[in-house]
Amino acid sequence: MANSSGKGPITHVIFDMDGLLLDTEKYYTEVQEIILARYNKPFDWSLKAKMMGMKAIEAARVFVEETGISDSLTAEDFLVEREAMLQNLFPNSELMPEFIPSLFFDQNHGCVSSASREENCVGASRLIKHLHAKGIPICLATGSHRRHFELKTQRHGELFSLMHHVVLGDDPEVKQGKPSPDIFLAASKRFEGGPVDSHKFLVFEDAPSGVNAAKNAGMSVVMVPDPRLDSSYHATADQVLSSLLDFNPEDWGLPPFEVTAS
Ligand SMILES: O=P(O)(O)OC[C@H](O)CO
Ligand SMILES: [Mg+2]
Repeated sequence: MANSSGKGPITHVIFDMDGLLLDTEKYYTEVQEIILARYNKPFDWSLKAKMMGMKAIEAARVFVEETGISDSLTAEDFLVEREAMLQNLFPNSELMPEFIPSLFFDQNHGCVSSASREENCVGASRLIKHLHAKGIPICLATGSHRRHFELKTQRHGELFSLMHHVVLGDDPEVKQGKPSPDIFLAASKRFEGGPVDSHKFLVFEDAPSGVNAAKNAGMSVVMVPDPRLDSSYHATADQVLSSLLDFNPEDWGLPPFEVTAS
């Protein structure tokens, strides 16, 4: 039975990773700005919106073609150049902060507040731990390939170990990256008991390509977009939140958070 808002019933949850659980999109932005500066071109959010969430080679083709540099730099060479820089950055990956970046910038586009990083990054861990504790099957579906996944999650093993399974961008069953539904359909087949109907899934995504992939798979999707993303990309999502802290499981027929005494 659907809940009062008409959404659900949801029995399974799929999480995106980059830009949703981990604050890693800033690393892609940083290295792409460096590469484009060589051609005296800026890297802006209209291009970022088209690339984020995609498999590496698919995003690379968008990058060299949209910027008009494909005669000078092939998608393959772009990836080689980008890789060297990303390898140094990914081991620093942290959980997403809850503060809105546009309001709390520091010079590296990070967040500034008096609270510690750990105090600011509870949205993802609270939700994952809650769903796991309540026995809701959860998994990860990320366009990242295995080598990057390992680097990004090496400091977050305990949290990611709560996922029933992980589907990566270089998984053989993921023929095409987001916005193709491949990755979410592959994820839906790997829970205990075999394939689960798409309409029972709730997907959490930050990227337009990921939101479209979830809808193309027939799933419900909550979008938690970066505030710099044009709001025209919000329309496809079933729900748009500024932070995972704002998610109310009961909106989707999922078990409520425990009320803690203050
Ligand atoms: O957002 P994800 O986790 O699917 O990752 C996709 C790329 O690796 C980064 O945009
Ligand atoms: Mg993402």
